[in-house]
Amino acid sequence: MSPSKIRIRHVGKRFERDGAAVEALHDVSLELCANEFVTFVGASGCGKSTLLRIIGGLETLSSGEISVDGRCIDGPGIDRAMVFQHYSLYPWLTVMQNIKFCRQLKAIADTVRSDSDVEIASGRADALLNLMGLSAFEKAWPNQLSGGMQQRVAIARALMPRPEILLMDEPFGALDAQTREVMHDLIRHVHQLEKSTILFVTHDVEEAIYLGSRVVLMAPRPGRIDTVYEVPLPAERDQDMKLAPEFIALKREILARIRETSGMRTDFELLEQLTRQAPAEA
Ligand SMILES: Nc1ncnc2c1ncn2[C@@H]1O[C@H](COP(=O)(O)OP(=O)(O)OP(=O)(O)O)[C@@H](O)[C@H]1O
Repeated sequence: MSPSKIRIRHVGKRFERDGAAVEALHDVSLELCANEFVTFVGASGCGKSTLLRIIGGLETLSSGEISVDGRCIDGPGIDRAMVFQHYSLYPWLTVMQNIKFCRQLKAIADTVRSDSDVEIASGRADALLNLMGLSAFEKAWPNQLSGGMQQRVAIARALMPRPEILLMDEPFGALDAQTREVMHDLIRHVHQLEKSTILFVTHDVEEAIYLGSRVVLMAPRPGRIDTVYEVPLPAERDQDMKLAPEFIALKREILARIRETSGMRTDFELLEQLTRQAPAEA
């Protein structure tokens, strides 16, 4: 068994809302190995984004601890990068400038910066642009790109400082189905190439199974881990695997469990009950 890259131990997070406490996370524990690709699903409000934000250092925890390579995290770090649903590119910078932006900040922070550092960074930016299939768009502005292309720039920018951990919060949520499929294969390729550890939040169970080696199902009120599923597919994947019986069976099982844990009845059940309760029209 490989050593843990990320160790999440008994993490709790409480928010105050309108004078009341919201338990966004309750006693969440999980270990991830280096180079693992783990996906997170669950009903709205079960704490998926909060957990990712805490690991990214964008949010503090109320109890428990999270360590990366044995060191407790207490804020953002160059070892962790986040990609959000909204591409958050800088509209006043070109594609290439956006990709290099974070690297520039790091370089400014470094006291010593050699010419070879700059050269290596430029080479990496070119390589990432190429990997994302955007070489022809180096000088384009973000508003000249489609949603899928913008998200590819955002991923390249996140990868630029060679983060060991990539935190992705519904990164493909705003894309159409065809573009998503292309992005799925792209991100799996990136994962193999960069050897990063990826935590990926999604509402799409099919996406979660196709991408992850494990799917973590979270449940709300309080936000917690309900079940961790091992994905019974080989490391090398292709789109046809979505039609495999074991893929479909796991998808059914996870969807059923999300319905159970969400505490929400389906629209049909609700409609039936409302119809029964409604007084007869005169
Ligand atoms: N800054 C905040 N202040 C108060 N409550 C918050 C804050 N951020 C999150 N919450 C609450 O914490 C709970 C978990 O929210 P979170 O966004 O992590 O869930 P989620 O599983 O990512 O939801 P979704 O799938 O809808 O994006 C929710 O009840 C939410 O309202």
